[in-house]
Amino acid sequence: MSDCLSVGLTGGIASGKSAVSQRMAELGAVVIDADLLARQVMEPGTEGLAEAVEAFGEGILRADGSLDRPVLGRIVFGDEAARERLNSIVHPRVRAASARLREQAAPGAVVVEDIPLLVETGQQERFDVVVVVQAPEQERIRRIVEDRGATEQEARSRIDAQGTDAQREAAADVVLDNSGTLQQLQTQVDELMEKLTARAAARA
Ligand SMILES: CC(C)(COP(=O)(O)OP(=O)(O)OC[C@H]1O[C@@H](n2cnc3c(N)ncnc32)[C@H](O)[C@@H]1O)[C@@H](O)C(=O)NCCC(=O)NCCS
Ligand SMILES: Nc1ncnc2c1ncn2[C@@H]1O[C@H](COP(=O)(O)OP(=O)(O)OP(=O)(O)O)[C@@H](O)[C@H]1O
Repeated sequence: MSDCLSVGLTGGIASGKSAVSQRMAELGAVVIDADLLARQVMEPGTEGLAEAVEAFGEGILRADGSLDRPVLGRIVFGDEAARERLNSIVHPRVRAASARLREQAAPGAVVVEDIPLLVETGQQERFDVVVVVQAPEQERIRRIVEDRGATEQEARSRIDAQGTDAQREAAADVVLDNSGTLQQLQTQVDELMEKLTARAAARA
């Protein structure tokens, strides 16, 4: 791993992290997606799901035994103690899964970890470069409501469960501005990846 370039990517909910990581992957980066891992460690039959049922009850399961995500979301967003309990079940498992993926990366690779709560969980020090995507809060709320069918209240409770733009910016080496078009975002990512790829190649 010491011969990869380790990049942490974060940003508030619906800021555009996935758009950035997708473009980085197209340009050759190895992308590790914490949201995806957080789903995998809660699949039916996992210890993670069993612990969550112990903590929150059978009511978080659908009839087929899988996690009812909207139900658990309604429990944890708006109740800090419940959220911390869920985080303590999910986060250690996500970190272990992500460490296994990192070890598989080839020397000289740009390895990007997309972690919504990177700053909140104090992980900035373990990356060579921390990239933060910023977008106006009003625009993020609009995306959550329009694209994901959430209410404005649900969108706000998720935003309130996260750190602020200022906290993320303080931890950032690079800030990507996603207040414009996706094309404008992509242009910034392309410029950044050119630099990151050169830095990573020097380590191979
Ligand atoms: C509560 C759950 C089941 C709701 O699932 P749902 O499908 O509605 O949301 P999804 O997982 O796609 O998350 C969407 C976004 O919500 C935000 N979010 C998710 N979990 C959290 C959390 N614990 N604290 C703050 N924000 C969060 C992130 O920005 C994330 O990208 C799910 O979010 C979950 O298991 N969360 C705990 C794990 C976690 O912290 N994941 C995010 C980082 S690894
Ligand atoms: N500049 C933009 N213009 C228009 N739509 C955008 C822009 N950036 C992102 N989007 C759209 O907004 C939504 C959220 O973006 P994306 O999924 O990349 O955010 P995210 O930070 O990964 O979200 P989450 O925290 O929920 O994982 C997506 O539907 C995406 O296509």
